[in-house]
Amino acid sequence: MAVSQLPHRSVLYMPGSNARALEKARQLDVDAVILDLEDAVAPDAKELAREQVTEAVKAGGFGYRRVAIRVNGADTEWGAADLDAAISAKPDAILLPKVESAETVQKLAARLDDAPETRIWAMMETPLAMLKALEIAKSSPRLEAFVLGTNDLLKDLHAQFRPDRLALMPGLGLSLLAAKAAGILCLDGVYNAFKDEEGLRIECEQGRDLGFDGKTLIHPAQVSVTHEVFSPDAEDVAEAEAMVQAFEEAGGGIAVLNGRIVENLHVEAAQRLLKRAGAIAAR
Ligand SMILES: CC(C)(COP(=O)(O)OP(=O)(O)OC[C@H]1O[C@@H](n2cnc3c(N)ncnc32)[C@H](O)[C@@H]1OP(=O)(O)O)[C@@H](O)C(=O)NCCC(=O)NCCSC(=O)C[C@H](O)C(=O)O
Ligand SMILES: [Mg+2]
Repeated sequence: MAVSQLPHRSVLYMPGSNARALEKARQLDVDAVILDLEDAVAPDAKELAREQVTEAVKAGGFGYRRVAIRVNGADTEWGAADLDAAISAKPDAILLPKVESAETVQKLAARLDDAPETRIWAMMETPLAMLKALEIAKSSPRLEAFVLGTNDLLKDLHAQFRPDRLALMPGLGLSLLAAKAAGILCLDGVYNAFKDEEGLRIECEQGRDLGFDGKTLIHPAQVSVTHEVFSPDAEDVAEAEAMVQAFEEAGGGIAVLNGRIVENLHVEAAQRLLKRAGAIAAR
């Protein structure tokens, strides 16, 4: 099953218990939404959230936005009913929390025969998950994305948040390497201080430069900065076009553009950027 070519720059969590937020999901300028049944929902609201989310996904109307449902873990009292409800709703993706083995993904994949379009996303948020990242990334053709859970990872590492995300780097790196090796998407974790635009920008830029495909968000106010950072700008597009052209004019050998060599690998990256810019424009 091919990974979606649609942009995944902004992926906004919404508490499934918040009817107002679910309604807004159909209007906000986001690439994807995660309708959450797990950590954003209090225990006494779990059933309400499950009902509201299932109903919302079945009703549709999300337009170009991709829709994922995050279920509670199989080891919780809500996990089994969440999964039944999510499978019946047929969202674009079901997001499994705290995945630590290929088997967890494969078990869900085996239940998706009646939902051929539904993909699996895996939360990568524990030390063990990081150490098993490649096994998980290659677990199933249904797996489309890793979603980093940096809050849980920091908690399990007994580490402190720092703006440079030092403690998270080994885990981010392992997840990215595995995702790229398996050809799946890799979405960065959330930035908790949702009123701190500058801090968010710095973290988005770091994530983009590391190779993430986009960022998960917790508040609509985080969307525009994220789009700015994760969208190629006009200068990037012009440079990529010039590289492709210089390479073609050089007859497929090594070209030189603005004092720098351009080889086929640079052209491949330039073509990927142009494709991404095209997908964003088409959205
Ligand atoms: C953080 C919030 C609790 C703040 O909510 P609130 O105080 O209501 O914010 P505002 O008053 O500024 O809201 C303005 C309007 O925007 C809507 N809104 C707010 N947040 C969302 C949202 N996430 N999606 C859609 N719409 C949203 C409000 O309804 C207002 O609308 P209007 O009435 O029209 O003015 C809140 O933002 C929130 O709950 N955010 C989500 C938190 C969450 O999902 N957490 C769990 C995911 S993070 C995680 O678990 C990652 C991972 O597992 C890990 O381990 O790291
Ligand atoms: Mg988490």
